[in-house]
Amino acid sequence: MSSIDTIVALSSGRPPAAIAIVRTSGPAAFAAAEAIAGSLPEPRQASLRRLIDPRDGSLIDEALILRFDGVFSATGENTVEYQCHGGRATVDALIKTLLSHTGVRMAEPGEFTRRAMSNGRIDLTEAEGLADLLAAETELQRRSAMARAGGALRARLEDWRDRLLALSARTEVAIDYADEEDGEFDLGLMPDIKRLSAEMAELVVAPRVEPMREGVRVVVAGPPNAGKSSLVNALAQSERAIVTPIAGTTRDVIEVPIAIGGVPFVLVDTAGLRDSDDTVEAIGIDRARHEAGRADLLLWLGSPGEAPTHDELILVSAKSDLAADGGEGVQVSAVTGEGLDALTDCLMNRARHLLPKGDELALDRRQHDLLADGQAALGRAVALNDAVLIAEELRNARLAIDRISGRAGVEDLLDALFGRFCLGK
Ligand SMILES: Nc1nc2c(ncn2[C@@H]2O[C@H](COP(=O)(O)OP(=O)(O)OP(=O)(O)O)[C@@H](O)[C@H]2O)c(=O)[nH]1
Ligand SMILES: [K+]
Ligand SMILES: [Mg+2]
Repeated sequence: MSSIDTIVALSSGRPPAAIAIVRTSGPAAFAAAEAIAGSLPEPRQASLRRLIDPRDGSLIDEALILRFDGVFSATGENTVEYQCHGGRATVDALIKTLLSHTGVRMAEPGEFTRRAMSNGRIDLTEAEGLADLLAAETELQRRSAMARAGGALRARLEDWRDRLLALSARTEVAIDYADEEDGEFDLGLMPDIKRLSAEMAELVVAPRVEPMREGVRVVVAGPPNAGKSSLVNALAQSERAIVTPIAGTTRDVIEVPIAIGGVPFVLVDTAGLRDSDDTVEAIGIDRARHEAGRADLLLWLGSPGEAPTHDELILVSAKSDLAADGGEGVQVSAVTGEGLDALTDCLMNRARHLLPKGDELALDRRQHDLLADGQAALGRAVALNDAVLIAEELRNARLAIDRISGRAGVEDLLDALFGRFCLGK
């Protein structure tokens, strides 16, 4: 669809409501408003207008209208906002009348934001932050999304990009110089590259968006009959997973969302790990291994020596009511409830540093992976002393940054992102 179309959509919630906000954006937005409202208000000043259907002269509504000019609007295009009465018929009549104007069509979901991005008003990280902000249900999600939507990540990326460009320019000089003098490469670039690399490395380990958006993923793993399903049920305070004395009871991955102290967790029960000839159980065990690999926190109910390697491993000594002397890790009994509080405290403490604090920046997986790529390129650059190769790594780092901000290589991603938006945003 052409971006020279003028788009219209209901930007407020589903009618009926006291007031509805209908937005138009594009080259015909002003002409359509003049045709319906008689005249345009001053920029950024709400004015009351009688809205008339130009086709038959009938009164649609009396409404406040607001006009934003081109580069000063949210989309970067001429925009008119109508704040009309929020009844369904009023909203329908206004939108139909707007659509009757030449060049006006209904917007796609997220199209206002998409235009804001293609007109350079916001970058991809801000658009992604906005998508998260619209979906935010908790205070933590809201604050973190606000930071990204407000441009905190964009500002960092733009600073790094500028410095990378300057470093590249200095490297080009060195390449020319090397041609003439055939000398060693030393233009004092390394301290600057190192500093940039260190700053990027700091953000690579920033908290992640997914645990906050989807819940901190707590995978419960261990050998068969270790008491995994019983523990999941005890933590969830509900009989979600089947428990029997038969080893190999759990096969499918079972996800149980819970909240502890306002923090969202997803408990993940898995099949007991062992060698199995049973086809179904073997599939379950594969899935269990896969889940253990993508866990934010891994609760291991087996012997410590057999624990999978994981950055966030928590050793649990289950069935503590049966054990004469406690094993390693948190002592827990799903039967008596012993140690459950200690375990939830432990989960909370570990979750805290996986989640952003206040408006601390968080990265999603895509941003994190690209930033890690960019940082790795600088890491390689500092080990080189050939200007041509260093220039290449600086370019790689810049390309990674450009992918994060949406300057490069993201067309495929945009449809998915803007599809997440509601209509009218
Ligand atoms: N006494 C006692 N028994 C427990 C405890 N937790 C689990 N059990 C028993 O241990 C057996 C296995 O428990 P499950 O929760 O099914 O163990 P699992 O690790 O999920 O087993 P699989 O899914 O087969 O791998 C059941 O008979 C439970 O009743 C506990 O804390 N104390
Ligand atoms: K079992
Ligand atoms: Mg089980």
